[in-house]
Amino acid sequence: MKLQVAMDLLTVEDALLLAGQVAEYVDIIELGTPLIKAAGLSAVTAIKAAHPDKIVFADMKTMDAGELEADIAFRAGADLVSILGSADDSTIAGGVKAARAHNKGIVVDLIGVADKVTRAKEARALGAKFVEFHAGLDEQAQPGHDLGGLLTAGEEARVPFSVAGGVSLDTIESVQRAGADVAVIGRSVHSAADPALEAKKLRAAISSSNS
Ligand SMILES: O=C(CO)[C@H](O)[C@H](O)COP(=O)(O)O
Repeated sequence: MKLQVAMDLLTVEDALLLAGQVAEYVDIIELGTPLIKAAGLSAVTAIKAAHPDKIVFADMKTMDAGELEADIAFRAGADLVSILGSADDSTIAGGVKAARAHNKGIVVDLIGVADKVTRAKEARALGAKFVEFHAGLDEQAQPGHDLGGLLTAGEEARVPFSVAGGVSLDTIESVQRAGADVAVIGRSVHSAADPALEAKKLRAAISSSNS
């Protein structure tokens, strides 16, 4: 299972600092949606330039104009770009067209989608590299949020998938047991007193579950 850490910060400077602290332990560096909105796609370019050996994920959360938005993110240096599962099929197909032109990938984010299993299969059929079973920050803040529902849906869908929604050291092994291809971590790392140590522990938790 790959480890994806989200730079859910607001400046390129802070993102470069965090990426430098955690890169050693991470497979995929994500540029969070608020960062891209605050700083623009120059954030993607800066991270890719600093970490050319890492997979760079631009969390565009595109809802329309899939081909155009994916194209500008790939041109900026992204290897993976997210499109919302709630978008029209043509938006996802447009993003996939851009991904194929750049030899890169589209990730379909199922945030806010009611029937995630069905949409995951549809997104994969449209050409998504993988789908993200995701409970967003606002959904996580609601009472009764439980990562278990995402993991069950991921297992059921039988497509390549990532899991995002408050994943931490306490839950990363359950994400791996569910068969996820990627665990996405935001606050557990960027809000930790020592983000590098937290990323190291997460990497170790994955590695020990592999054996
Ligand atoms: O895309 C996001 C929010 O929309 C976050 O990057 C994702 O949810 C991971 O962060 P956290 O682990 O804090 O939930």
